[in-house]
Amino acid sequence: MSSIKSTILGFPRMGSDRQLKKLVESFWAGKISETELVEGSKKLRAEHWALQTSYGLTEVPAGDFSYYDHVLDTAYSVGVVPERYQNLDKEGGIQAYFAMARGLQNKSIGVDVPSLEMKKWFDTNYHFMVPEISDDQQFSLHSTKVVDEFKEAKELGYNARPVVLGPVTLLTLSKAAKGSSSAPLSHLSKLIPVYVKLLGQLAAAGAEWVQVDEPILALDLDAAVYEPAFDQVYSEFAKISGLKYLLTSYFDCLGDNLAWAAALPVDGIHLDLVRGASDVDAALNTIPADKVISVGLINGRNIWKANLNKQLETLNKVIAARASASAPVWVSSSCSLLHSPHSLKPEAGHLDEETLGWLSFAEEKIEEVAILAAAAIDSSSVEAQLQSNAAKVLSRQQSERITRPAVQQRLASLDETFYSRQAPFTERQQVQRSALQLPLFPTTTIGSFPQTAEVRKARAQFRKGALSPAEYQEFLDAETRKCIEWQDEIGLDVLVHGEFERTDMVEFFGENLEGFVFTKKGWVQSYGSRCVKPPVIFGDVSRPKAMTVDVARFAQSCSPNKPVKGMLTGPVTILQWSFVRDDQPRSQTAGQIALAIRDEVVDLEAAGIKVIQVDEPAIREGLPLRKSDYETYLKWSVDVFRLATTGVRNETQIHSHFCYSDFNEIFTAIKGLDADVITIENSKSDLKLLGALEVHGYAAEIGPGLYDIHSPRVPSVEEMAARFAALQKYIPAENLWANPDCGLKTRGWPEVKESLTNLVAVAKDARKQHA
Ligand code: MET
Ligand SMILES: [Zn+2]
Repeated sequence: MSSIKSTILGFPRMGSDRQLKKLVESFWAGKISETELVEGSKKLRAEHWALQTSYGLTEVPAGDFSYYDHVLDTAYSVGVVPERYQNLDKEGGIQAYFAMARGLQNKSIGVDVPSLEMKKWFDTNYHFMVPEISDDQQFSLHSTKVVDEFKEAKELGYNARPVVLGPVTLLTLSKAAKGSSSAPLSHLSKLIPVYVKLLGQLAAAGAEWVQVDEPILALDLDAAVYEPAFDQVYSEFAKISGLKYLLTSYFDCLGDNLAWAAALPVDGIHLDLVRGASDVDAALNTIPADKVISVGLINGRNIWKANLNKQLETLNKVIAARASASAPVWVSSSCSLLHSPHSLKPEAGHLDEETLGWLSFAEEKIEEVAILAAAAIDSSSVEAQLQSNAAKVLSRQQSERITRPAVQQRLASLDETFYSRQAPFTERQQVQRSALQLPLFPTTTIGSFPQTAEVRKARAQFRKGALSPAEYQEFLDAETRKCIEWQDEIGLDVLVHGEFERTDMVEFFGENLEGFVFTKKGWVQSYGSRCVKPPVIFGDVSRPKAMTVDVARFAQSCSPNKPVKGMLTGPVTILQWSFVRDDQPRSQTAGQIALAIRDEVVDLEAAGIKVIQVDEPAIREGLPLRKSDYETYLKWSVDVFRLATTGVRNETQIHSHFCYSDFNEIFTAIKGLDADVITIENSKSDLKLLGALEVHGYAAEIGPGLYDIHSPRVPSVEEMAARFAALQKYIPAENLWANPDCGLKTRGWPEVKESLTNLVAVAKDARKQHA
């Protein structure tokens, strides 16, 4: 039994106080040198290894650090550097790496290259850079980052386990470069020798175990393609003498892939037993006795304290089943702790004691892994810790702050009338037309207007107490009025208040609802140096009072002749961008949020608001990894949207907005939302949306974005007109709206003014042509 080992798959890179963010951003701004960046990062890695061993983990990962993104690191290491970045560096610099990450515009050296595309990492809110593979792709060992970090750990006295992203996952997540058509995976045979070279260097440097992450094993895979691909890779790897491989997968079960994955020539297999708990029996039956089983029992993706006694039962079950196995059992996190905030320590004094007791961030999760491992060897050695854990878990189960019977009963009592509008869309469209009197091709925006330095400054002053609530309100009112008057002046048809009172579309609602808490430093990496601080939904959600009615009423009063949209965030997006409670199904939490939003929608209508937008940008991101789970998810996510939006009269127009993704896969669900108007991100992927419209059709009103708001570039009338003309081939004129892709809060006023003026011109020209 003494052979039980304890480890985690990876640690958050940012540092306890987001030091990495500060380092890289200072480096980009030219404020620190590359040496300072390198040294600062080295210090962080040392701190993180020390932290892990201080709690007694027997093994630590190395190479889990990244300046920007681990997929980019791996692509860069094996020479997947598209030509446009290739001449940016002399020997080994990091200019090309950062150019791939975030683009590079430097007039003095005549360089202007955009970044690689960014995509969500499985169903997390972490984004990776998508590698581009060309038809004539060559691979070469371009950086030895992981070897260097392994050696660095060794010098500090750690026999670390290097982590690499596996070649099959790397190619599966890649895309064909522009102008190339071969499937990235078809280049696998050329890629393997480069990995072999890298692994050879790790072996030479003294590495014993290498962790090869192949999270695509949690997806539906075509075994006819993937089994031979994996077999080819790992048979080659097995030939390198001196190295052992831990093959990891996470975020869902291995399911059907387990049968062949278990037989691969690797030395250990990691299982995510939090999300893939269903694998356990099959895994115990199929994983050969000479392979290590690494059991991921501590959730790397949520912030709740683990129920250690329960996890210990699973662990003991695995250990018992492996009693005669020659290979040991390892205890680990379910996935990398990359998706957890760093440590709970800064929350002491910020969160109340009770809530603190329910939570566990990366540092505390390390301790949980260590306690489990110790308990498996001799539970009396950690009796006090297990008892304290059980008490906290019980306190959460029994807290009166969590369960609100009235909320639960209300949700349970709803009948089907709560899920549909009074009349079908075509009838509603008629009454809305006479109520709203909008021109053909109505113009609108998605909601937010520039969050200028002035707006941020006023908010900071208000938070510090330097501005009184009344003064701050006066400031917001003035901004809103200016914004509305300007929209009216340039000829937009459906106006918005500008969202100046919100830093974030989820935080604003979380702060106004019961059942949420906010951490002080609960940052998690979203992409590159960007971190988000998701709210924590700990209990039943309810709305103590109206949240947006005053703002909406004021905004409408600034525009006597044109409708101003009420602006809300939808239940799925609020859920998706928060840390969600794990003691009831996500669908139920979403239902509670939906009821709160529903009450708000009804109150907005009663206050005279005729158009109400409920944004659901994250609906695609919540889609499960396995197709067999799609239907259930899509059913409840559509239901909760309908619950939130169907409490109004036929003449009230419900809008929704979608961005951040390719929506084709869920287009049928989007139709099922039964919104009157949807605005949808489109300008970066014209053809995709048009393809979906062609296949599925869309009968309600729709505004595909006419320009990308992520860049300060001003779109010309001509280019938007061309796009608008193309859209008219697929969408009946009377259903088509003109709008940007998304909200404008990250933009500056000068480009917003020009862009929207052009957009209005496009709609006006189109009306003339249509007449
Ligand atoms: C990420 S979607 C953003 C929608 C929101 N109403 C805004 O305009 O900012
Ligand atoms: Zn958006």
